Amino acid sequence: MLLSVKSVCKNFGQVSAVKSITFDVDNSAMIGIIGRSGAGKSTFLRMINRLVDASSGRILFKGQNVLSLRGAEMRRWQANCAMIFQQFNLVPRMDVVSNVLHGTLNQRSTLSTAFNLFPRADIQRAISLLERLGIEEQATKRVEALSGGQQQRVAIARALMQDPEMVLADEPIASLDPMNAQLVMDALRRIHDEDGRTVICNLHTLDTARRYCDRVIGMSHGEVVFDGPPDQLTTAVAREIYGADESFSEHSTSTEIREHAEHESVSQVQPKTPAQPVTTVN
Ligand SMILES: Nc1ncnc2c1ncn2[C@@H]1O[C@H](COP(=O)(O)OP(=O)(O)OP(=O)(O)O)[C@@H](O)[C@H]1O
Repeated sequence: MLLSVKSVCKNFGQVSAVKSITFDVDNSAMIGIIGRSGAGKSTFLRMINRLVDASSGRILFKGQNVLSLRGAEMRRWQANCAMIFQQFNLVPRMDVVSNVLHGTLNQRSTLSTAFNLFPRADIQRAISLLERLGIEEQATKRVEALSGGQQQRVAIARALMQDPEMVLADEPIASLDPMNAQLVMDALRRIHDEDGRTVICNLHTLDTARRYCDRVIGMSHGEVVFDGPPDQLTTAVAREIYGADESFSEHSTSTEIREHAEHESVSQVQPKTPAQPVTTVN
């Protein structure tokens, strides 16, 4: 068993953000978690990565409960399940290669970090990751000069510098236009297909989950209300996930990607969140 989530809960005071989630992942997979805003998707992903402490439950990765890890062991786990965020969380004024190299920070001494000294092998690896993601020409530019889609691919390269077994992506395309959304989702699919990494991706929209994921987990009010392959995701199930009534149409959750829309005559709807400049740095 690769990943086993057992009765995981998270309460914020009176709010039950996640209510006893349980599921297993046998082998490497690309999994989409869908649900409306506030369903608990971010909180759940952050518990896996230990950015948020669970209130109860266990998350076993290859048999080890990652929720009980502390100190260096916890940091190793955090590198092994690298996280990608909606707002990229890059350093805007720093160049692309340096941002990617920051993916190795927890493996380096404070002194070499302070002087921005990176081993040549790491620099070469960073550049080959940028090549793989089709953004090597941007390598020396400041991150703030890049489009959102390019920035998200830099964030993916930074995550891959840690050579993680899992990649957790929290709404990775919510700030992107349809074309950039496609480039980013294609990149995530490739790192699953080609490298065998497990990708767990929070998505607002059904159509993206259907198109890219082998398995979809639907959350509503902190609970799993659907878990299965995309072809079992009927409109009735979608209504339950999105808490919608009879008037629900899949178009309302669409961030549809142009080329795909033409083939399947799904209407194009702009992403809910417009692209925003990066203002936060973690
Ligand atoms: N740090 C926090 N303190 C208090 N309540 C929180 C905190 N983080 C999340 N919540 C609450 O937990 C619930 C689940 O939020 P969460 O962000 O996990 O949902 P989500 O499905 O990821 O939604 P979104 O797509 O809008 O991020 C919401 O009711 C939210 O208000």
